[in-house]
This record gives sequence, C-alpha cells and structure tokens, in this order.
Amino acid sequence: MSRHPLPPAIGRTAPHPTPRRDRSPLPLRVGTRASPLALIQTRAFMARLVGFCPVLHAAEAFEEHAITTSGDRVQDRALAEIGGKGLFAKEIHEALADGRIDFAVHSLKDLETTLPEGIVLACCMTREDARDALVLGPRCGAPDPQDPFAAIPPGATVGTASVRRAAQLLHRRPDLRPALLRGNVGTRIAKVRAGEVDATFLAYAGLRRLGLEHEAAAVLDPTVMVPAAGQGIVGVTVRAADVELRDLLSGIEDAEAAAVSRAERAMLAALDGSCRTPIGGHAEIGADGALHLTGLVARADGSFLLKRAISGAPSEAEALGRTLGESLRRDSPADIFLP
Ligand SMILES: NCc1[nH]cc(CCC(=O)O)c1CC(=O)O
Repeated sequence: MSRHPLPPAIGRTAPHPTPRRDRSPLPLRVGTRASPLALIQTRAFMARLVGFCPVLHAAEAFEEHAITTSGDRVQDRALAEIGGKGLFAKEIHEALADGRIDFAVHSLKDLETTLPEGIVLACCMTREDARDALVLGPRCGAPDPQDPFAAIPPGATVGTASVRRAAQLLHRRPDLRPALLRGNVGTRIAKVRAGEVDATFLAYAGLRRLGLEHEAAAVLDPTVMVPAAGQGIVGVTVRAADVELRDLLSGIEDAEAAAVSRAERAMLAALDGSCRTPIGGHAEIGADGALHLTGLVARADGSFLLKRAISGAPSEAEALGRTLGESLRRDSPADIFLP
C-alpha cells in the first residue's frame, strides 16, 4: 500500500518522528452533524485549516460527512429524558473511532466533558459571541435594553429545551411558563413567529453564523443570563493516536478559546450535574490578562440560584474551574444534582 505523508504544518516540526498512518492521508474526512449550523461551522473550520496549510487548498483535500445523531432523531422529548447531551456526538465519536472519519467538528457546548477513550479534543477555534439572545414573538412588546425580560407578557410561554435558560428566566419571572421547543435554529424562530410559543432563547453565536442576528430582540449580558460552558466555541476532536493531525490542529488553536473552554469545562466536570441540572459557565480573559470565570447552579424551577466567580492565571484554567465547581456543588442543595 502506498502512503504519503500529510502536508506538513507550516512553521512547526514534530518533536518526534512522525508515525505513519494506517490510511492514505488525503482526503481528510471531516465528520459533523447535518444541521445548517453544523455545516457552516465545519466549512469555516476547513477554510481556517486551508489558510494555515495551503497544500490543503485542493478540492479533493477534504471529504465532508454529515452524520445524523441520536439527538437529531428525537425531536419531541426533552433531551434530559432521553439521555442527555452525549447523544449529539455518539455516532460521530463512533465514526472517528472506527476510522470512517479523521476529525469531527462540534459545538463545544454539546460535547460531553469526558470523551470516550481514544478520542481527544485537539483544538478550539476562536470564540464567537458567547451570549444568549432573546427572540420575541408577536405577543411581546418592544425590548427594553435595561430589562430585556420585561417585554414578555405575564404568564406567557417561553420555548426552550434548556434547563439552564429556563431556570435563570424563572428566577426573575416565576410567572412565565417554559414550553418544550426543539428543532434547528430556523425551525425554532419560525415557531416563535407563528406564536406557537411567545419567546425563546438562542445562542447569539448560532444566529450570527447563520446570518440571523437580526432575529435577536436582545442579546443578554452574561450577568443577566450565564451562558453554557463552551457556548460559541467550535471544537475539533480526533483519535488520540493521530499525532500528525493533532499536531496540525494545534497550529490553528486559539489560545484564549482553549483557556476559557478548559476553565468552563473543568467547572462543569467538577459539578458532575445530570443533564437536568441547570448549570452555566462563562470565562473571559480580562484586560488585565487574568481569566475570570463565572459559574451558576440553579434548581430547574428557579427557586434556588447560586452564582459565583473566580479569577486567576489562564495557565491555571483547569484548577480554577475545578475549584469553582467544587465550591458551587458544596453550597447547593443535593436534590439539584439528582439524575
Ligand atoms: N444545543 C444546540 C446548540 N449547540 C450550539 C448552538 C449554538 C452555537 C454555539 O453555542 O456555539 C446551539 C443552538 C442554540 O443553543 O441556540
């Protein structure tokens, strides 16, 4: 069998002899979910990789594999009832492990904190906006930037499958009624427009990537709505043994996104919540160069909400996340973490 080395990463040399791969190196087979947002993110990632490694510019350098996941197939039940977030990546991890694809592009917030054996998160792309956006339907008023939730009429239904968003909303507006709303971003916006629910939340990053940012009536400051860990970040997974690809991907990693995602994900892992546990996590690198991490734990009905922050060196991101997660866990009622 003839094998060719991967095009070399520009300006970097592997510190060790590069092991040969048990497959022909090109095309690079990229796996992704099949939603419009997932495909846009995947193509943006491939463009970034080509910019870094122009040898990959050839049309035949990549092969795109859109994979329908268990999470995509179940549209009518809350994710929490069907086994949680891992469902969006299960089939993609399997394709990677089996060697059917070479890397996979994920919305980091949908990627479980503990990856299957043999699969690693090789690279985090530059973060898009981490904030949540509020989308308002025909029964809502004009949004007040000082108080974005005031536009939602009393007793209205707010569609969201996210316990994190529902809990933070209900904490401020216990009169509102959460309703299940799933489907792609476009589907959800259409349902709000049609009055099926009165309002919903969407990640502003997703709206921007889809060119739908005008659908956001308000973009919520993280002090109003703590985003999900990893929100707005695209992460790429590869086989742990694929040193060549790991090395190539490390060349396009965004150091800031890597640090904030490490802090947010370490916090999430330390909290060890179930997918029914409302958890928010948001880190930023300040003008002072320090990493500032905010974490939130709540009860699904908003009757309990605990928010705390921690700061430190970006190089300590994981320890900061773990410390904050343990502190939140210690001071929250145990029922919140039950499966
Ligand atoms: N859970 C679905 C999901 N996963 C990632 C995004 C948006 C993009 C991102 O957070 O990077 C969305 C849609 C949403 O929450 O509105």
